[in-house]
Amino acid sequence: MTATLIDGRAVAERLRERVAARTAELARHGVIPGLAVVLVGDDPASQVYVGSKTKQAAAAGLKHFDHRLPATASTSELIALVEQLNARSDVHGILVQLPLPAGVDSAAVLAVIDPAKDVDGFHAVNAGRLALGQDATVPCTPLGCLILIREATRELAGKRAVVVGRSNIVGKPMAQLLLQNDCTVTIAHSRTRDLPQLCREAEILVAAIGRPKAIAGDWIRTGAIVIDVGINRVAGPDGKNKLVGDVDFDAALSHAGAITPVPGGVGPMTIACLLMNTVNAAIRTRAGALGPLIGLK
Ligand SMILES: Nc1nc2c(c(=O)[nH]1)N[C@@H](CN(C=O)c1ccc(C(=O)N[C@@H](CCC(=O)O)C(=O)O)cc1)CN2
Repeated sequence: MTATLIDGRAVAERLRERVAARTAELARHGVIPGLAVVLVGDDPASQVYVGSKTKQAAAAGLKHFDHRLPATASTSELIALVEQLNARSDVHGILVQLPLPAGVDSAAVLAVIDPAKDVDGFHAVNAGRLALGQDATVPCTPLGCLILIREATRELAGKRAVVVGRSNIVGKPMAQLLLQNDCTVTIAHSRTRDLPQLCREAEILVAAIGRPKAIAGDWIRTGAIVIDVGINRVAGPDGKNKLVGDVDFDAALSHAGAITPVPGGVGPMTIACLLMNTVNAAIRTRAGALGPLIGLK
């Protein structure tokens, strides 16, 4: 058996088309969704991600407002910037690119983002609402993972799901989303005992560990849906850097039913979901007057 590939690039493109169509409708009401993007320092990967975010935002008809600060920026400077952005009516979403430089108190910066403009869904208010099953802005990567899982199956109820990784940004919200979809969910982490055996029970396996090829092929249950969140740069046989996920992809192909590749799986969905969250934040500002939110298909 060879697993079906879940093509994140294609799914993200279709989502961006829906975002662009909804943005065009909002423009007829005089509303142009605005995304403020805050990048601190010169981390090369962050520069690439922020570049893609602003380019794709513009292509979908959103406005973007770029704020680039030196790595020496202080926590209080960042808080002051976020407060200015909170007060602007043309900014519907605020994105502070992570990681922030070591000297900055990231939690303090994220905590001042107005929850209504928190398009990353990292604020405690949105995390709490998600946990309570209330209307919330959901973090982009787990939201993208859920959309990809739904590409593979619409029958989630009762499925055994294992999420490997317990970060606030991916693992915990991913588990909440799967729970909302009636899966039986286990979160595994670095102290989990007998991880291979636990993974073998998973009909849906989400790997968000941050370690290259940490999930071996024979840890995967036959026919499982495997979502690989990892983006790890490792030296290839030619000495050049290449990207690999948290799953041993080649070995997993003969076990999984469906699997996301790296690159081209979850990564593109993260940015498409950011655009969706921003447009939805703009729609929410007019309580019902702008029609429905963009939902999952
Ligand atoms: N404020 C945030 N910071 C970070 C987030 C986030 O969601 N919000 N997530 C990651 C980085 N990230 C977006 O910011 C991101 C990572 C990867 C991709 C992507 O498309 N990856 C490609 C490969 C690109 C490459 O060559 O590196 C793929 O997987 O196909 C998009 C967005 C941390 N910070």
